[in-house]
Amino acid sequence: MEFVTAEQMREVDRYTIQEIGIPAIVLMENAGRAIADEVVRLVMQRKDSLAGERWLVLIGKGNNGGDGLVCARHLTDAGIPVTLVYAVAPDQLGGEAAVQQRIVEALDLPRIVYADEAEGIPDMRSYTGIVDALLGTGTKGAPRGVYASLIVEANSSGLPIVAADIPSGLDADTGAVYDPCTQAELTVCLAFLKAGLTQYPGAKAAGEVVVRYIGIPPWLPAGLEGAGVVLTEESLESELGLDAGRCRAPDGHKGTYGHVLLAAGSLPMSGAGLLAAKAALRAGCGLATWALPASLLPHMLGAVPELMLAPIADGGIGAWDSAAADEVLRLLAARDVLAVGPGLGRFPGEAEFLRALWEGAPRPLVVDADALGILAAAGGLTAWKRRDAATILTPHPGEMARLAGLTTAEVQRDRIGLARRFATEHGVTLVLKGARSVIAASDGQVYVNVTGHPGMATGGSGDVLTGIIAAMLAQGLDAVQASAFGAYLHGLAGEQAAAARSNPASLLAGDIIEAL
Ligand SMILES: NC(=O)C1=CN([C@@H]2O[C@H](COP(=O)(O)OP(=O)(O)OC[C@H]3O[C@@H](n4cnc5c(N)ncnc54)[C@H](O)[C@@H]3O)[C@@H](O)[C@H]2O)[C@H](O)CC1
Ligand SMILES: [K+]
Repeated sequence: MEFVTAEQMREVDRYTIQEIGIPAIVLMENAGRAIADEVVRLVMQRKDSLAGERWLVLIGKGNNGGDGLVCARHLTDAGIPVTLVYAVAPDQLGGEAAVQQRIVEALDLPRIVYADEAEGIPDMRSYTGIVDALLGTGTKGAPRGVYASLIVEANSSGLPIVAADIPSGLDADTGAVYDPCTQAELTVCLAFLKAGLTQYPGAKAAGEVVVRYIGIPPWLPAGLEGAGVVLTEESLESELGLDAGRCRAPDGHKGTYGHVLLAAGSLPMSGAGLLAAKAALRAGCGLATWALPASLLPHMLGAVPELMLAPIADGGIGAWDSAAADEVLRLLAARDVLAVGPGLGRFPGEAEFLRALWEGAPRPLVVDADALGILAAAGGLTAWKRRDAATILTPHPGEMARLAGLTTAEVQRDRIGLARRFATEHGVTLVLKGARSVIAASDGQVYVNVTGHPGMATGGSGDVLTGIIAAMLAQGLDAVQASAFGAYLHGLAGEQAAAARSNPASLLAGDIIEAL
């Protein structure tokens, strides 16, 4: 499923109205009717009857308000009486919204012009639901004045709220929420999913999201640079050419499915390497070799019998040093992919070590965890030679902050935009982890992964993802396919592993591997 920014939505609207010739009033009628349909569906789901329902429809000044006016008319005709609450004086509406306003006026729908009501907002608790048609993709900054008061009152009413297009107070592009922001039960998104509904906290404010066709041809956003894609089994196939149910070729052999090399683990974090290596095998690579500091070797013998171990001279201290790079590169010559970072630790000579791999490894490279810290500390992305082989970085928000020279809060404020800019600027594939991971390709295309479970926020979960992505590369997927499909499977396995436990908080990263 594709998602668009507010700007892209305006361009699609313009094209539909001006180039194709579908009048805006038709789009608005379809939009309002779709919202009314969804309100009826919601009510019927809850109580199988419309009897006793009385809804408020909060009307803003723009076309979002126009949608609300159409919705109010269709709810009335469906048997749900409504009262309109105008945030501005009705005569301030313009364009198609004004046309709709005259229609509801002619129908004499009950109304409250809150804008000039001295005694505050109607007692919402005497109603049974609220449609939020205050602000849509034309929102500029935090809801002001009357809009803010209505949102606060609606949120505190305890009534179910159905948001038109987006919750009012949501940044449609980033998913950031202003104060206040409508907390909706259901968001009826018109024509195309808006980017901000795919990222938290917007995804939470939106509640259930349904996207409703309003007459705009579904193929329109294609070719819009920057329109993103939500990963589903269908889009993995249609957008990324992946056969999600792909089974193995009958005549495959170990070599067919590639060989992953991991440079990972150190004395205090040996398990990270083991998790990544085991995950790679579970994710389907033919062979996996774990290059680890030699003094860890005796403790890892047989831990995963299927895993090959390559001890790296470490002077008996269980840590890495710059001299290890040559040995890793020698091992890589006979392998297909290198994943570096899980449990690697920080050490003297770390920058030389990583730079040698960054500039010397002729294979796809997955850079995670401590290797990202080393990369950031060394200014590698700008100082080192740009890699021409596939390069995937898998930062969590804190690691992304260090890589981008931002605070974590700044990263989280615009995950999609930041990921897209970073990937295109540095020519890498970026997996910005966290709920609703963002996969950004070096050509600017963005994917959002919606599988996953809060129980996966546990030590080692990232190591597992690194192993999965490396295994996908080893099996011949390109960097974007491997990152997207890897994130998708990682989340799906996490969901299944969490479902199998009475308390998902007890989930361990190893459980995700078993669920793969
Ligand atoms: N053909 C179409 O364009 C369609 C549009 N659809 C709906 O229209 C909205 C977008 O409408 P637009 O008029 O561009 O903007 P809004 O209605 O979202 O609101 C803008 C309106 O509100 C005022 N305003 C903006 N920011 C604030 C703020 N922070 N505080 C207070 N007031 C604010 C401003 O004055 C503007 O007048 C889209 O979301 C759809 O719902 C339909 O889908 C049909 C096709
Ligand atoms: K809205």
